[in-house]
Amino acid sequence: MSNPEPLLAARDLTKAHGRTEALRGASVQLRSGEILAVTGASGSGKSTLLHCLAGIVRPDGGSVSYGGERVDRLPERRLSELRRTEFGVVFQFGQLIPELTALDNVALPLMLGGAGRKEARERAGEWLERFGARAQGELRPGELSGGQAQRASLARALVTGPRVVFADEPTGALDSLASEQVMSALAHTARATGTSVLLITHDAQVAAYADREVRLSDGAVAPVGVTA
Ligand SMILES: Nc1ncnc2c1ncn2[C@@H]1O[C@H](COP(=O)(O)OP(=O)(O)OP(=O)(O)O)[C@@H](O)[C@H]1O
Repeated sequence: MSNPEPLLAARDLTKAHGRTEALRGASVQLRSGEILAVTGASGSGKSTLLHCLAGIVRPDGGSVSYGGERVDRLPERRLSELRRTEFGVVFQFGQLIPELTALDNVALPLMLGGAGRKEARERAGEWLERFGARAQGELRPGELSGGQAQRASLARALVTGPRVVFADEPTGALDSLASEQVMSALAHTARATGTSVLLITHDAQVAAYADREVRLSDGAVAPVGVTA
């Protein structure tokens, strides 16, 4: 039923930050259209894994493959093109640009990709609508609630039609109602568009939106349900 070829695969990743070995042979696969939750204790290496998979950080060892390409070996120019066209990222605190309205934040990636301002703003409005934040389009990030800001961040991450969205604790700063709204919008849109999602969370209710869960423990993946 599911495509046997993973869209994105990390094999035996190692990565140290100074003397801290954040990843010690982590392997994980993300299939096309799949929502995968990565869980694990604080400091287990979840964010480092996401950064390696998204081409934000190069691993010290192991490989990251996306389609037929070795992400870990790509030259910087191709890597930034990949991040701009194929990947979208959302962090715990949306990191919207504070000086721009929500609408212009969502329009920005389209304009960076060459779209005109009018067309970009129109499409941005449609994406804010999908995430239930159209009414807040003319507000600046400082005027949005945490949930509204995260829904605008998701619209910004998805507006360019990426194949993979990386979400690092996207609901980590939200109460449970806002968290449910953000997750249901993300899961619904990902399924409607066939977008794959790699979702870091320590919240079981959030992980329940995923098709599958893997747990990191001391920088390696432990099968869920098995304790070391
Ligand atoms: N830039 C950095 N410099 C030094 N050490 C780092 C850096 N980034 C991460 N680390 C360390 O690497 C280890 C793994 O960190 P990472 O952020 O990947 O874990 P995490 O599972 O995402 O943690 P959390 O759930 O607390 O966000 C931790 O011990 C952390 O202190």
